[in-house]
Amino acid sequence: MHGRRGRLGRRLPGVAPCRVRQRRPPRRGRSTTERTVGTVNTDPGRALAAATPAAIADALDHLGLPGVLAPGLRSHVAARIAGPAVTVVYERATERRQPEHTFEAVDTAAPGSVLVLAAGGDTGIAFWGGTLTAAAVHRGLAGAVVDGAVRDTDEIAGHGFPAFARGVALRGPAGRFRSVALNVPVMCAGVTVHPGDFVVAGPDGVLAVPGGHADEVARVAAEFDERDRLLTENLLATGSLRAATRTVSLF
Ligand SMILES: O=C([O-])CC(=O)C(=O)O
Ligand SMILES: [Mg+2]
Repeated sequence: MHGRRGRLGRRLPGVAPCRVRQRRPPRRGRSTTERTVGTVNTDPGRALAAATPAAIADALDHLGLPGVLAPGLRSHVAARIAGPAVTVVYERATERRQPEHTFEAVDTAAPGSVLVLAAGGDTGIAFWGGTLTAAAVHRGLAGAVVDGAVRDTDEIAGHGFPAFARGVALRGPAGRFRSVALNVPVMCAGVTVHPGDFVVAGPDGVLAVPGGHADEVARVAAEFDERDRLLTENLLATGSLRAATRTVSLF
């Protein structure tokens, strides 16, 4: 029989019962130019930052939790970020008003936070750019997730700041959008993100772990990463994917 029970007593698919190792599994699909950015001060935060995003996504699925944002959010900087969400909501407007909520978010967020700008997915408008990036870097923020576009990508890349967005655009929000709220639950790329939810983003995509579930998601994600490590070990030992998956299945 395949599968063993996690500490929660739920059965994890594909994990053999007797082969749990203490050694940390290698990170899956991680390029040498990637790095993890962010100040992760909590135990579940550290554990989530150590897990692969794919394993966290599998853990969310396994636990029946939402959290994986719609695909297509990309950063020009090859980095993985992990940190608590600080959220800002935008809505359409015609007046030219500065996004005060975003300014306050940048000025007051704890170092290591991830800004989440919920702008409804408009890829024609850049809600983030080089100036905001300079301020965010100065404040030690881990990165930004923008449900819209960014501009000044050369400046953003020059700062090495991971800003995950749906696209790149030249037009700014002045006279088109305004910020309306800071640190409220937001809808971002199809997922409700609460302030403080733990955001993990990298080349594969973006996810936000619902706050109260960080511990269990981190625990299950670690087990999925361990399963992958065992599967690779079996594969190298047997030389056959079918033989390897007799004791540890892929899912
Ligand atoms: O104008 C904006 O909203 C964004 C921008 O270009 C910057 O931060 O440099
Ligand atoms: Mg600019």
